[in-house]
Amino acid sequence: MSRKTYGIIVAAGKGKRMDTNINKQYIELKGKPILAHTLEVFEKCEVIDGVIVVVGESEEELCRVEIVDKYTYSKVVEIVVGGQERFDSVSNGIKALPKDCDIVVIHDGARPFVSTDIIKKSIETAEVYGSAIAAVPVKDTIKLVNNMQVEKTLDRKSLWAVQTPQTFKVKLLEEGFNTEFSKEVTDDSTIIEGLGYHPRIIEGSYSNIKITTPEDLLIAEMLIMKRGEGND
Ligand SMILES: Nc1ccn([C@@H]2O[C@H](COP(=O)(O)OP(=O)(O)OP(=O)(O)O)[C@@H](O)[C@H]2O)c(=O)n1
Ligand SMILES: C[C@](O)(CO)[C@H](O)COP(=O)(O)O
Repeated sequence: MSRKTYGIIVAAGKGKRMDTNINKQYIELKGKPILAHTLEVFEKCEVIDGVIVVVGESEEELCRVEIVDKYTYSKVVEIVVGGQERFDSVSNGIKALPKDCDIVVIHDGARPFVSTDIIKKSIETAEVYGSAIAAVPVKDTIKLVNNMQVEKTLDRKSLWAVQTPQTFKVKLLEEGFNTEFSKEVTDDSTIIEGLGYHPRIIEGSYSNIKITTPEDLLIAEMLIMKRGEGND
């Protein structure tokens, strides 16, 4: 059996920080929902064999009709419902992976500006090292703060801001999710770190933003215009 690479796109969050009455994944950028932009990149990426989309409670039909069918994303093999926390949603995505899966690319639905190059690089790296997470060097000075008082200034040279995609050999990912982990984790690689592994970093992109708060939408409008000009 030839081994395959699947994406898990998590889009089951509540979008509380966006503070809109529709799920932020369905807010349109250039007439198309954010989640559709994200799925389009995976659809076009030739090294992705299939995609699992993880959506909010009772949003399966909406996602199927308004996104998957409307834009004919033929790589979507399954739409599943997510859970309370992001790791619950990823876990549901893992359970839906086909048996022939070898490499899993986990990506936030709310990061529509990922490029096919970053996805490919993450897969190539995970094939060698077992894991690959996109990240960018921090641009600001970062301080450790307690009760509004600086404890110390961290050495910026070794600080990276982590993004998705986060890509893993499926066996490693399953081992991580099947082992007890802290419920405070905010990304997938922290779960793998808990097994004693040191996930491999790949260079992400400052454009690969997570659309989280209303001002991110303004940045996204600019990035989508830039993409339209062929400067992606
Ligand atoms: N229980 C959850 C929480 C998050 N996500 C997904 O994980 C990604 C990163 O989360 P974030 O952008 O922070 O989204 P929300 O959790 O929706 O935001 P908020 O914390 O403001 O509610 C998003 O694509 C989101 O839909 C998910 O699938 N299931
Ligand atoms: C996974 C992630 O995108 C890495 O930056 C991020 O941690 C998810 O964000 P959340 O708001 O903590 O769910």
